[in-house]
Amino acid sequence: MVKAVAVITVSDTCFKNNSHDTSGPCLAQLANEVFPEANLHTIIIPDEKEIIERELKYFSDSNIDLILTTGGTGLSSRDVTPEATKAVIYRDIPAISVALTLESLKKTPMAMLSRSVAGIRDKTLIINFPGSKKAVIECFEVIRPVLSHAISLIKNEHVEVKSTHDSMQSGHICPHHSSVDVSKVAFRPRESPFPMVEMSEAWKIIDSVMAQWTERLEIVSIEDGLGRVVAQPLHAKEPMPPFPASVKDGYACISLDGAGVRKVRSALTAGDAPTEPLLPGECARINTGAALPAGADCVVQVEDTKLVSASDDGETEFEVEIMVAPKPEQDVRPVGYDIPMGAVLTNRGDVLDAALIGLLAGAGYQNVTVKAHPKVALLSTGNELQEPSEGKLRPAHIRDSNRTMLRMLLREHGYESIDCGIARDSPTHLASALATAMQRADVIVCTGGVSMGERDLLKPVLLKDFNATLHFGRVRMKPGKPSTFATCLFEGKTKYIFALPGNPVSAYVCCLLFVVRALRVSCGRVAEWPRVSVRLEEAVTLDPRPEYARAALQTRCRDRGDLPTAALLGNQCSSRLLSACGAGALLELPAGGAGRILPPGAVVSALLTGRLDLTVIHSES
Ligand SMILES: Nc1nc2c(c(=O)[nH]1)N[C@H]1C(S)=C(S)[C@@H](COP(=O)(O)OP(=O)(O)OC[C@H]3O[C@@H](n4cnc5c(N)ncnc54)[C@H](O)[C@@H]3O)O[C@H]1N2
Ligand code: MOO
Ligand SMILES: [Mg+2]
Repeated sequence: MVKAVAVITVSDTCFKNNSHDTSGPCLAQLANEVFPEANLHTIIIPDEKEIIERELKYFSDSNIDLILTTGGTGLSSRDVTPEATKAVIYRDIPAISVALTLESLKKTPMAMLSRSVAGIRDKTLIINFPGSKKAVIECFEVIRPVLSHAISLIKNEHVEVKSTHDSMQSGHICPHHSSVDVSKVAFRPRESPFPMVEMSEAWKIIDSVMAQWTERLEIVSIEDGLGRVVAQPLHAKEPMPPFPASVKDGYACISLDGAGVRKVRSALTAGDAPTEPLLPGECARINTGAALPAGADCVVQVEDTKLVSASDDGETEFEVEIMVAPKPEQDVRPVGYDIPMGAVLTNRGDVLDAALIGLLAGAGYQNVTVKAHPKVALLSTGNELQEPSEGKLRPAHIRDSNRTMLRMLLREHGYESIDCGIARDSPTHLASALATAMQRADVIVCTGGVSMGERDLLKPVLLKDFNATLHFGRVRMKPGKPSTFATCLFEGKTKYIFALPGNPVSAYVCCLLFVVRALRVSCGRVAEWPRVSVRLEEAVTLDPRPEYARAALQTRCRDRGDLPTAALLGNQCSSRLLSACGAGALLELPAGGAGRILPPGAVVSALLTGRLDLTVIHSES
């Protein structure tokens, strides 16, 4: 689907005087006919190569699907649109230029003098049109039949909508050779070769590696911006209110008139534009939100007035008495009272919430530039796994719960993901599934195959077949010890791989502690989970590794200084996903060993990783 189109008029003359631009609006209208749903951006820029390149890059890097330029394709020394376009596209489409020229030649030999270029930058189609309105109309008809199809092909939409499971069956998987040898099972390492890093070190590594993710921006409709990080500050284009507005239902008055009887000159409900100014001794009946008439400087609420005279049928008020002398500005919101003209509405780095989006809607903004999220792919691994939807379980098989759980967990925290199916525990299959995931995403999250079994092949495949850098391969934590974080270069781009353990709770906890953190860092958000002190409801036996226990938090607050209490959600073994159901927090239990026990009432820290409605907290800390 085409979401956004940009039309760029390139012309020194039109840049100086916008009203000279006829080809730009014409092209915008034609584009709008073909893609009525798409956001349309139009700008006029001078014939400067650097500026043209900058704008083409900006729109392309903002995920605009189609950029149409008009102007600057001729032979004069200022005509540089084709040169700027060639400088930014990654692939050219010469046949589009040929088709445009051939068609135009049927109308005029002058078509020989146009040098239009068409090409692709990343996922954006860019096409140059000549600068005259007539030529724009003729050329547009040439490309109209192929535009949608070309854009779908560029965006790989047919691939995006298919799950890799389908792709595997229909041969879409990207084959990748593996040089991992699994035959010498007897000689496999008996000790893990991967050093065990502390949790604090793992977080430091993630933060510094993910900070290198090349920040990209995209323009989204404000409603698609919920939870996204603002990339460009936005200012109020109008004051709010745009007129002096009444705060009360009552009478607009002149404060100098003081208390006493007033002639009711007019009635103003919200939305009425006042036409007559108020004269001394007069008032206007007015409603909350209605515009004050000229001359009025205050509002007296109806409760502070008395009717003096009215028409017999009660339809018209003639006179009212103002009981309390009003002050200037009383119950009036002056122009710009809520938002002055030019005020900052959002700053770079703000996270868009409902109120902010409402503010932008009220200020007339339809789109907002936000930081792009990295694309995330989810891949399960394991010969024992079946699709959850399969009817009957085969012998010694289980249904894949991790992929669904992780997709939902990421969504809970604002990140969508691409489903890459289940890979089998064979080096070639695993390498091919990873390559397919890397083609589709920046961040690959997979589960299973990272520990010590002879079919735990994730680490060797990443190291040998993808020449990956393993930033860590084991972490001193429970659950999640064999968690792995790696990066590699794939088709010229860095890919970030989180290979989480297969145990469902390990995958859950590590997704929260590593993957969500990484995604937050990549788009400039606060990495840390909020941390509070809590009191254990019952005694807890400590593991030799620091443990992230799933717990429900509650306050039974009697004193203001009381801490929330934390109750562990049953047996904490790594396979029991029930222990994460309804978890409002992960308790950071310290390393213990030798049966060390924390007694009931002991204070530990808790990371607030769950939905807020799962956590009943009323605490001062
Ligand atoms: N000799 C050792 N064995 C194990 C060690 C160790 O240090 N030495 N570590 C243990 C720890 S800790 C963990 S955690 C697990 C990690 O296992 P893997 O990441 O290799 O995962 P698998 O072996 O593939 O599977 C483990 C477990 O999880 C189930 N699983 C896997 N994928 C899914 C899925 N998508 N949905 C539901 N369940 C899944 C799988 O069936 C296994 O039961 O290793 C220990 N072993
Ligand atoms: O570390 Mo594993 O995740 O204990 O179960
Ligand atoms: Mg294993």
